[in-house]
Amino acid sequence: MSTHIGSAEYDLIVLGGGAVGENIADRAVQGGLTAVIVENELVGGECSYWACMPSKALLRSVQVLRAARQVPGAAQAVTGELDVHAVLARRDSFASNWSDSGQVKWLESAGIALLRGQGRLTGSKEVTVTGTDGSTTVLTARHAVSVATGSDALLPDIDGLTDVRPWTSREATSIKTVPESLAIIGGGVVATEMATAFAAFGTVVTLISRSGLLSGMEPFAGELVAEALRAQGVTVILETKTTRVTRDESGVIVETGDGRTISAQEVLVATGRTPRTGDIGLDSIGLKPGAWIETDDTMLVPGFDWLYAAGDVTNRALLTHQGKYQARAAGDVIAARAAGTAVSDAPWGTHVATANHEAVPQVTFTDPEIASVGLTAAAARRRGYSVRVVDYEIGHVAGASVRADGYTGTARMVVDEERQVVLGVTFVGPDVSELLQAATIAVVSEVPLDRLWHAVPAYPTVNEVWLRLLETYGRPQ
Ligand SMILES: Cc1cc2nc3c(=O)[nH]c(=O)nc-3n(C[C@H](O)[C@H](O)[C@H](O)COP(=O)(O)OP(=O)(O)OC[C@H]3O[C@@H](n4cnc5c(N)ncnc54)[C@H](O)[C@@H]3O)c2cc1C
Ligand SMILES: NC(=O)c1ccc[n+]([C@@H]2O[C@H](COP(=O)([O-])OP(=O)(O)OC[C@H]3O[C@@H](n4cnc5c(N)ncnc54)[C@H](O)[C@@H]3O)[C@@H](O)[C@H]2O)c1
Repeated sequence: MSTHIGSAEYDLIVLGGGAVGENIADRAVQGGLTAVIVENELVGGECSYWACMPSKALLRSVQVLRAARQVPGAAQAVTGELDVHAVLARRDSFASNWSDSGQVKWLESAGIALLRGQGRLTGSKEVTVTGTDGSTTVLTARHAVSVATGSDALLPDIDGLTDVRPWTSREATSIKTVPESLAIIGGGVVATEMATAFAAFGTVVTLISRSGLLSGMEPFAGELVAEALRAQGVTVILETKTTRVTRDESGVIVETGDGRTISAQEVLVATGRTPRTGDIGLDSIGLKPGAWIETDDTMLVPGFDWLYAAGDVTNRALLTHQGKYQARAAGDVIAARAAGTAVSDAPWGTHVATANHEAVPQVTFTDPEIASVGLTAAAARRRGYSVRVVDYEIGHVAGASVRADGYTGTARMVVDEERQVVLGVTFVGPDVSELLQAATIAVVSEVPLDRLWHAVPAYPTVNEVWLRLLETYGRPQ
C-alpha cells in the first residue's frame, strides 16, 4: 500500500460529488474560480444511481400501463402484463449501469478537477483525502470549502433490525430480481413509491407505518394513496409500531405493537435519512460529527467565512432540485465573495435559497401521483397566516375526463386571505406531476388571485382545475 503524500491548492474544495456538489463546483468555475470535487463512491451521487433516477425508471412503466388501461381503445391493445425484466433493464440504463464515466467526462468538460477518495476536514480551509490505494493528499482552499456529502438511510432503533440485513432504498432501487414478498417499514415517500412499484411487479407487499401515510402533506394525499395501494393489493397497516424483526431460513418476520406477525422474503426500511457527516472531520473545526450542518440562506455555515454546505447534508429540503438550487446560490456567492463583487443576499436575491422556506415543490410518484408546492393548510396556520382552503375534484374537469375514464383526484389551493395570494397547492391524481410548475410559479411570484384569473388554462386540459379553484374561491372584487 502506497503512503504517498501530495498536496494541491484550489479556490474551492467541494466535499462530495453528488448532484449538489457538481452544481456548486460548476457555478464557481463559471464565476472564474478553480474547483476540485472529492468523491469516494460514484460521481453523481445517490440521485443518479440509487434514488431519483432508478426509482422513477421503475415507476414509469407501471404508470404508463395504468394510463393505457384507463383509456378504451388503448386498453384493448394492452393485453399482456408488465414485463418486469424489461423494466429492470430500462432502470439499469437510467442508473448508467452504476458507472460514473459519463459524469466524469462532464466534470472534465466543465473544467472541474476530481480527486477520488474519502475527504476529511483537517483544519481551516484544509481537506485531507485518503485514496483507495492509501495515498494521502492535502488540499488547501484559497477561498472556500463546501460540504455536500448527502445523507444515508436511517435505520431506526427496532429490536433485531440491523441483524436481519434489511433493505434500504439502495437495495430496493437496484434489485436484480423481484422478491415474492416484501415488508416495508415506514409511511413516507420512499415507502409509498416502493410499495407502488413492487406491488405492480407482483410482489406481495405489506406496508407498516407508525402514523398515517405521507404525514407532512395535506391529509387527503396520504389517504388517497393508502386507498390506491390497498386497491393494488398492498396490505397497508397504519398507526402501528414495528417492535421486532427476526430472520429465519424462509425470510424475515416483522412483529408489530398490536400483536401482528408479518412474514416476508425481505424487509425494506424507509424511515428517513441521517446526515453523512460522521467521518468528515467536523470535530477538527469545532462542529459536531454526525449532525446535520446548519447554514444561512447563502449556504454559509454560521461562525465561518469559508465553510459552506448544501444539499441533503443541511436537512433543508431533501430533494435533488432543492439541493441544486442551493448549490447555484452557493457556487455563485462563493465566486462573488472571492472576487469582492456585490453580494445579493436579501430574500429572493441572486445569492440566497429563499424558496427553501415556503416554496418547495415535490412530486411523489405513487399512483395516483402527488404534486405539491409551498405550505399545507396546517403549516400555513402554524405560521400565522390567515388561511382559506379551496378544494376541487379534478375528475370534474373536462380535460381530466378526456385523459382517463374514471379519473379521480383532488386539488387544494391554500390562500393567504390578507394578500390574496397562493401559499400552497396540492394535486393528487393520475399524471398531475406536470401541473406543478404553474403552481410553483404562482407561489414564488405571489401572483394576486385577481391577476391569476387572466392566466387562462387551455381547454380541455387538466390545467383547467386552476379555473375551477379560482371560481370556487370567488372572483376578488
Ligand atoms: C429512494 C429515493 C428516491 C428519491 N427520489 C427523489 C426524486 O424523485 N426527486 C428528488 O428531487 N429527490 C429524490 N430523492 C432525494 C435525492 O436523492 C437527494 O435529495 C439527493 O440525492 C441529495 O443530493 P446530495 O448531492 O446532497 O447528496 P448525494 O447524492 O448523497 O451525494 C453526496 C456525495 O458525497 C459523497 N461523499 C460522502 N461523504 C464523502 C467523503 N467523506 N468524501 C468523499 N465523498 C463523500 C457520496 O459518495 C456522494 O456521492 C430520493 C431519495 C431516495 C432515497
Ligand atoms: N419523489 C421524491 O421526491 C422522493 C422520493 C423518495 C425520497 N425522497 C426524499 O428522500 C427522503 C427520505 O425518504 P423517506 O421516505 O425515507 O423519509 P420520509 O421522511 O418521507 O418518511 C419517513 C417515514 O418513516 C417513519 N419513521 C420515522 N422514524 C421511524 C421509526 N423509528 N419507526 C417507524 N417509522 C419511522 C415516519 O413516520 C415516516 O412515515 C425524503 O425526505 C424525501 O424528500 C423524495
